[in-house]
Amino acid sequence: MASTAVVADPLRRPLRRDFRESRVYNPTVVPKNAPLASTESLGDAALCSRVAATSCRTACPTAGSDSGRCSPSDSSTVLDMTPSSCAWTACASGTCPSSSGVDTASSSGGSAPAPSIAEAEDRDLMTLPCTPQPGDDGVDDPDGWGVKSAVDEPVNLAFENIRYTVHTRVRLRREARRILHGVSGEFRAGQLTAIMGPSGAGKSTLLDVLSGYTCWGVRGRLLVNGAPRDTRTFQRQSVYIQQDAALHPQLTVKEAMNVAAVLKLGRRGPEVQKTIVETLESLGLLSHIDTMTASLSGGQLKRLATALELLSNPPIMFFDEPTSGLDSSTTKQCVGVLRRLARQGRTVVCTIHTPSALVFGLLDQLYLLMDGRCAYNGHTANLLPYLASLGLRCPPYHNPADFALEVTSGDYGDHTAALVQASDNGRSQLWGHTSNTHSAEGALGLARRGAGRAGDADCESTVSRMSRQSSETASASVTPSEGGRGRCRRGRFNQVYPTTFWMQLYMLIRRTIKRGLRDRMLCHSRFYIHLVAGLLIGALFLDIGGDAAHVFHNFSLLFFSLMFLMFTAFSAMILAFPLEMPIIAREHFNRWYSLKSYFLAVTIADVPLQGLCTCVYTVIMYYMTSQPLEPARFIQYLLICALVSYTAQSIGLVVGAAMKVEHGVVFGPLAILPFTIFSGYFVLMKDAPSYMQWLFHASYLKYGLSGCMLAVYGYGRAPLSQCSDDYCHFKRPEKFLAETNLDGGNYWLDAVVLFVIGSALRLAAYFVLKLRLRQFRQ
Ligand SMILES: Nc1ncnc2c1ncn2[C@@H]1O[C@H](COP(=O)(O)OP(=O)(O)OP(=O)(O)O)[C@@H](O)[C@H]1O
Repeated sequence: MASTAVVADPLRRPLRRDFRESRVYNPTVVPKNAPLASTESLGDAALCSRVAATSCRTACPTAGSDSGRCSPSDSSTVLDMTPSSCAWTACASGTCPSSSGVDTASSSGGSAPAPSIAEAEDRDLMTLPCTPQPGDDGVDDPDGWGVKSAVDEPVNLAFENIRYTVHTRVRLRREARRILHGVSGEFRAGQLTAIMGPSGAGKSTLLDVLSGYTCWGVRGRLLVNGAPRDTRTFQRQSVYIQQDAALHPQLTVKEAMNVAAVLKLGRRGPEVQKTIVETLESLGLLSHIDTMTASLSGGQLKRLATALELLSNPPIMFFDEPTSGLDSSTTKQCVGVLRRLARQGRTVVCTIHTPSALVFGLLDQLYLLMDGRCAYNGHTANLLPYLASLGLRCPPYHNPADFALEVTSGDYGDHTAALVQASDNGRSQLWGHTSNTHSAEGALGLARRGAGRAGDADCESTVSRMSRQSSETASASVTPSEGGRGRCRRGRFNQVYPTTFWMQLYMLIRRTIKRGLRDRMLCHSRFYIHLVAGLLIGALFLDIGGDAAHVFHNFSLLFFSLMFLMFTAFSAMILAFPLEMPIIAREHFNRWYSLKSYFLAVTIADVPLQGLCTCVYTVIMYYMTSQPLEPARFIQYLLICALVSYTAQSIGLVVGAAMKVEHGVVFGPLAILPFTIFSGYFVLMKDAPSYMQWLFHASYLKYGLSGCMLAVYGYGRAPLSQCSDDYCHFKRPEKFLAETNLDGGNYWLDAVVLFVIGSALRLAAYFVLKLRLRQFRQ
C-alpha cells in the first residue's frame, strides 16, 4: 500500500527530477530488501501494458502470472477492443504494480481497468524499486537515449477558437481559404501530445500556429500558463524542430553544437562543453561527435536537430513529423526520446503519421484533426472508447492509430460533424484524463507548482475557462488575438537574443567561412575557375595591351573581364539564400541570431574568397596581356573590378533572397543581362535613342567599363609605343577614349557610384530576404 500513496499523489514529486530517479522516488516507501521483479518480467509487463492500451489482442496478461508474459486475450475482449474491457493484473506479485496498490478503485487480484501505455509505464516507474532498465520509459534503449536535464519552469499551452486563413490567387482573383476552423485544446507540461490526422488535415499548420512560426492570418486565443501568450517570452520558452532536419552538412556534430551553444546560451567554457557532451550522450550522439553532419543518418540528423535546440533547455518543444523517414525501430526510439523530454516537465507536441500500435502507446495525449477541425482531443487510451461511443468500433486486430486515421479519412463514412461535435472542436475535456495517469496528473501538478501565474488551484481546465470567458464576453470570434497582424510583426522581429549582435556576427562569419572552405564546389572550384580563366584569357590576348593596333581588342578584353567577374560573383550568390532558407528559418525562429547579423555575416564572409578570386584573375590577365605596369593604374583597375564583383554579388543576393534556386537559375541571368546591353560597349550612349539614354545611367556596368578604361588609358597615359600594323589610328590613348565617348569621365565618380549601387542593392536584398522569410513561414 505504500506505493499507492506514491502513485496517488504524483503532484508531490519534485519538479527537477531526473526521469531515472523516479524509479526510486521514495526509497522509504519500499523496503530495501523488497523482492525485485526480474528484468524479464518487468520488460514483459511494460510491453503488455503498452499493447494493452492500443490493442486488446495481446493486452491482458494472465491474472496472477508470475512470469508476467502476455497471453492472448479471449475472444470477447478482442471483439470489444476497448482498453477498459481488458483485465489488468500484476505481473509479479509483491513487486510489480498490483491492482490494489495502484488503483484504489480496483481491488487486489480482481479486474481493473487496463492502464494506458503511459499509465502502465509510469506506474512501473513510480512504484517499483526495480533496477533501472534500458529504456526506462518502456522503450528499448540500446543506444542510451535517456535525456537527463529537467526544465526549470513547466509551461501549459492552451488555445481557443484558433482560425487560420490563407489567401491564394486563383485566376488572378485573391481567394481566402480557411485551413483551421476554430479549433481549441490544451497541451500540458509533462505530456507528450501527438497531433494526428489524414494528409492535409492541418497538422503542420496547427503546429506552426501554436509555435508562433506562423502568425499572419491567425485568429483566436493562445494562453500560456493561463495568461495571454507573450510572444517574446514564448519565443524564449519554446523551440520548433521542423520536419526536415535542416543542418549545415559541412560541420561536424561538435562544431554545430559549439555554434549553437554560444548563440543559444551566450557563453562558452568547460561548463558549456560539459552540457554539450551530456546532451549528445543523452541523445546517443556522443560517439558521432566528430562526424560530419553530411554523414549522419536520417535518425541521427533528427537527434542532432533536437540536441541543438535542447541546449537551452526549453520547457516547450514542437516537433513536426519527427519520425518521418525513420524505420520502425528508430521511430520507437525517437518517440521514446520525446516521451522522456516530456517526463522531465516539458510540454512536447509533435505531429505524427500512422504510428504503429507500440509507438501509439507511447503517446500521452492525442489531438486528432480532420479537415482543419478537431475530431478528438484526449488521452490515447480513451480513443477507442470515444470512437465506440459514436458507434465506431475498431475492428479486431487493428491498430487504433490506423483506425482513427481511417475514420477521419472517411473510410467508414462521413462522421465529421459527429466527431467535431463530440469533441466540441477540441474543447471537450471528457476524454483528457485517465485515472491514475502520471502524465495527466503529473502535468497538472507541474502546472500547479510551476505555473504559478495560472493560479488555478482547482485545476479548472484553461480551455474551459477560456470558453467560459469567451461566452461571457461574446467577443472571441471577432477579437483579433495574439496572432493578429501587428503583434505578430512586432513580436517576431524585435526579439531579444541570448548574445550580442557582434557575437552573433562573429560566430556566423566564422561558421560561414569554415563551411565555405569545406565546400569544394563553391569554394575550391570558384578559385580554380578564376585561375584557369585568367591563364586562358591571358594566353589568348597575350601582350596586346601595349599595342596600338589592338586597342579595340583590348577594349573587348577589358569588357569581357568585367563580364566574367560579374557572372562568377553573381552566380555564387544566387545559391546562398535559397539553399539556406530552411536553416535560416529554423535558427532565426528559435532565436539563435537576428536576420541582420546573419545577412551581414553571409555578405562579409564571402568577401575574402571573392576578393582572392578577383585578384587571381586580374593579376594574371593584367600581366599576361601587358596592361600598363604602373602601380596606381593597376590598383585603380583592380578596385573597379572588385567593385563590379561587389555589385554583381549584391544583385545575386537580391535574386537569391527573392527566388527559389530553380527560378533564380532561369531568371537570374535575365536580371543582369540588361546591364551589359546598356554598358556602352555594344552601343554608345550618344548613339542610343534619347528616350533610352537614361537606361545607361542605371547600368552599373557602364560605370565599371568607364572606370576600367580610365584606369588603363586615361589620366595622361603616354602614347602607345607598339604598333604591329602599318598604321595605328589610336596610338594616343585619349583619342580612343574620345572615340568610345569616355573622354569626359571621372574614375573616382565611377567608383563611388558603383559602391553606392552595390550597397543599395545589398540593403534591398536584406529587406527582400526579410519578406521572403515571412512568406517562407506562411
Ligand atoms: N500557405 C498556404 N497556402 C495555401 N494552402 C495552404 C497553405 N498552408 C497550408 N495549406 C493547405 O492547408 C492544408 C493543411 O496543410 P498541412 O500542411 O497543415 O497539412 P498536414 O495535415 O500537415 O498534411 P501532411 O500530413 O500531408 O503533411 C493543406 O490542404 C494545404 O494545402
